[in-house]
Amino acid sequence: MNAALVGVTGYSGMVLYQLLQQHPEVAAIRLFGHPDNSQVQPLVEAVPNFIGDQTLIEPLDPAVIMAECDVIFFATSAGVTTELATPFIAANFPVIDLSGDYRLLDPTTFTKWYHKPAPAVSALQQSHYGLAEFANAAGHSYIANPGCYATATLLGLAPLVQQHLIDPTSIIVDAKSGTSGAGKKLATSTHFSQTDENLQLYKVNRHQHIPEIMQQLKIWDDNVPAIQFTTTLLPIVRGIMDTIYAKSEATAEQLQAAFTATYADQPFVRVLPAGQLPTLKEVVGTNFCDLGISYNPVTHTVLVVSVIDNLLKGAAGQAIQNFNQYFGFAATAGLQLAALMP
Ligand SMILES: NC(=O)C1=CN([C@@H]2O[C@H](COP(=O)(O)OP(=O)(O)OC[C@H]3O[C@@H](n4cnc5c(N)ncnc54)[C@H](OP(=O)(O)O)[C@@H]3O)[C@@H](O)[C@H]2O)C=CC1
Ligand SMILES: CC(=O)N[C@@H](CCC(=O)OP(=O)(O)O)C(=O)O
Repeated sequence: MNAALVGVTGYSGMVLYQLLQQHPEVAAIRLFGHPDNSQVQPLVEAVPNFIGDQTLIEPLDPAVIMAECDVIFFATSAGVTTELATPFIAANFPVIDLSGDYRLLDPTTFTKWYHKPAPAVSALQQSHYGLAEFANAAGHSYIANPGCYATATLLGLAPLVQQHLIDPTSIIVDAKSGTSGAGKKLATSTHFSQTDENLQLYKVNRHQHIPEIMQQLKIWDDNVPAIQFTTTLLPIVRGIMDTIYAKSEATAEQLQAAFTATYADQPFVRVLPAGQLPTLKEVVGTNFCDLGISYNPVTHTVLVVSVIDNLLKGAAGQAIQNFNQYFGFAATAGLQLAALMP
């Protein structure tokens, strides 16, 4: 199996490259950069952390990739796959796209939330929303990997919404992320001086993951009208913690049982025992999503805490889950990772 990767110089691309290097089914990895840059560049020049790695970054050339590789991963900025993926889609060549370009099936919704033209409808119709625990990528050659916040939120809400255990009008998601979620480009809001010892809310009521989450929730229960979704930047590098609230008349035991049953056969979702809530350090460095559930009978409110590593379960790790599903490899192949300790 030969894999092509575009975007190794970005945060999720460099993590994906590390995962592909230790994947048991991957024989060779070819790295590709911008199509308009005709220069071949040594990887270590672009990303000095890869000390001793002799691999070159080549100019993107779809014909070369389709002739010499078996799959292409795009870990590229928003808008890039809309421009560059067309020849692969036309040829049904397997694409795993980490960006948001092909996640929203309705082009009008895409333009409203991303403020740019959507990919062609014919191409969108070929895309598969790869929330790995609830959709199997086998047979789908264009896989749109979910967003990081969307992954943490949907995994935290799935049992409640699918089993109608909450008031569908009452969902509130307080989502928080480390700075690597914003990618490598420096901005005033992600500058060390601004993030260190600080908390910043951003994109309030206009975050691009709101329509992506709603698209999936509506499939599970069309009675969910909207969600209140708020994002906060944390002064850490990796990790997402979602604190999710909803009104419920179920008992604590029913709620815990719903989560345990939903994820019983899922190797990457760990439902903590009743009374325990997860922390970021147990998932950072891994592909796990850890979920903790608590019920307040006084306010009739269920609290779900969902934690992931945004660059793994929220990006590169889930991309490998989709890769494994597409090619029929073991679900955990290439993903046996240990959390960073202490
Ligand atoms: N960071 C995260 O936690 C998550 C990110 N995502 C999504 O994954 C994608 C990558 O994110 P992230 O790694 O954070 O982003 P970065 O900004 O860190 O990296 C973007 C990468 O895309 C490359 N790139 C940009 N334009 C082109 C182009 N025209 N042709 C080829 N390569 C190009 C960049 O190359 P160069 O540096 O040479 O310009 C760089 O390697 C984004 O779409 C993001 O929304 C999804 C889930 C989580
Ligand atoms: C901290 C931070 O800025 N996080 C990013 C997460 C983006 C992401 O997951 O990517 P997509 O654009 O592919 O959905 C944000 O909130 O926009």
